[in-house]
Amino acid sequence: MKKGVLLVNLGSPDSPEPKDVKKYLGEFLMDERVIDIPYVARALLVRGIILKTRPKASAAAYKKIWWKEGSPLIVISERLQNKVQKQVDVPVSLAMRYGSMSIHNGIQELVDQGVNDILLFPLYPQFAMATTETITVLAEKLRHDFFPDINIESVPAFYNKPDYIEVLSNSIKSHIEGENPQHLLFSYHGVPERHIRKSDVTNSHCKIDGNCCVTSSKAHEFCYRHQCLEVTRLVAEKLGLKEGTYSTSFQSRLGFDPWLQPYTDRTIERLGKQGIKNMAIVTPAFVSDCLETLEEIAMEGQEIFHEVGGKHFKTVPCLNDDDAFVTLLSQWINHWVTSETVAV
Ligand SMILES: C=CC1=C(C)c2cc3[nH]c(cc4nc(cc5[nH]c(cc1n2)c(C)c5CCC(=O)O)C(CCC(=O)O)=C4C)c(C)c3C=C
Ligand SMILES: [Fe+2]
Ligand SMILES: [Fe+2]
Repeated sequence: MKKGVLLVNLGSPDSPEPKDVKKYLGEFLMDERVIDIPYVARALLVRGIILKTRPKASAAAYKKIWWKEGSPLIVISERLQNKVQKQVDVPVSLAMRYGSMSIHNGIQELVDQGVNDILLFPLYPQFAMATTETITVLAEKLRHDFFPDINIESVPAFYNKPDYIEVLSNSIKSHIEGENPQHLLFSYHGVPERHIRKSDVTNSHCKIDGNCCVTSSKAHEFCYRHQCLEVTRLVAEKLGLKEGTYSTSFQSRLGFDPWLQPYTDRTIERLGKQGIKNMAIVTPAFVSDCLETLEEIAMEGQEIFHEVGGKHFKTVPCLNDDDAFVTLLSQWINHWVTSETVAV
């Protein structure tokens, strides 16, 4: 067997123009694991309502963060791929779940190099059906339909691996050193509460009542909320943060269903109103900086904080192509290459 690795991230539009953003959002939001309602209702909602107005607004937001080399998420993911490739002896390809850099092309690129044993690496520390699961399900379908002779193995969520927590904590520490924030907010991308219940393998554990996620359960292997709360807890422990000086919130909600709470925008506003003048924010659901961190947090979040009297708002960058993160991913990959087991 010849081994190879496929890193997979979310994807971005081809350009920040409304027509490209519309195409991208159409593919993204028509995914049954993202907007998880029956096909006809989903098509009516996405094509009949969301795609009529959102592409223009989202394109304006993308224009504010777009780099001359392209979408930050794509450019950063490519830098990560290139750096990891230098530290491992097997081919490393990169694909996106949505947009032009398809998973099908990514697998084909590896197969063209003789690879028949692929480590599929979703670039998400926490499991969610809208992220990790949609990648693994699509990859398996592609394998079944087009590449029946190859083997694909997936890297599971790595939210609680001690070496990951160490790299994340060190990165946060290095960015807030000297800033002395009164409060450190851990902001994770939100998901509808319904998604948490759907991913509950016990069918009865997740009540989203505040306690289920801190009560030991088999459900936690696939509970996004538990995994986010664990990252906060483990990093806070590692950094020795005092109770009350940090908290968790969820950003980027879409539509009218209840999403995981508390919401980030309201939390920033509340902190400012409570007299916090100096805060920092970290976004550990994202491995690469993207629209949701560079615009929604670093721009909109900062504006909200300043409007309610806040003075200093520090955004901690994602791990991106940080050397320690590159080394960590490379170690996991090298472990898989030599020991035949998924490293994390
Ligand atoms: C980090 C994990 C992510 C989860 C979980 C997630 C769930 C989720 N997202 C939407 C809707 C949108 N997300 C959008 C952008 C976006 N989302 C993630 C990651 C997660 N999403 C990233 C990394 C990005 C940025 C992409 C980029 O190009 O930089 C967008 C598009 C932008 C916009 O119009 O606001 C939408 C829409 C849903 C509905 C969902 C769970 C159900
Ligand atoms: Fe999203
Ligand atoms: Fe839970």
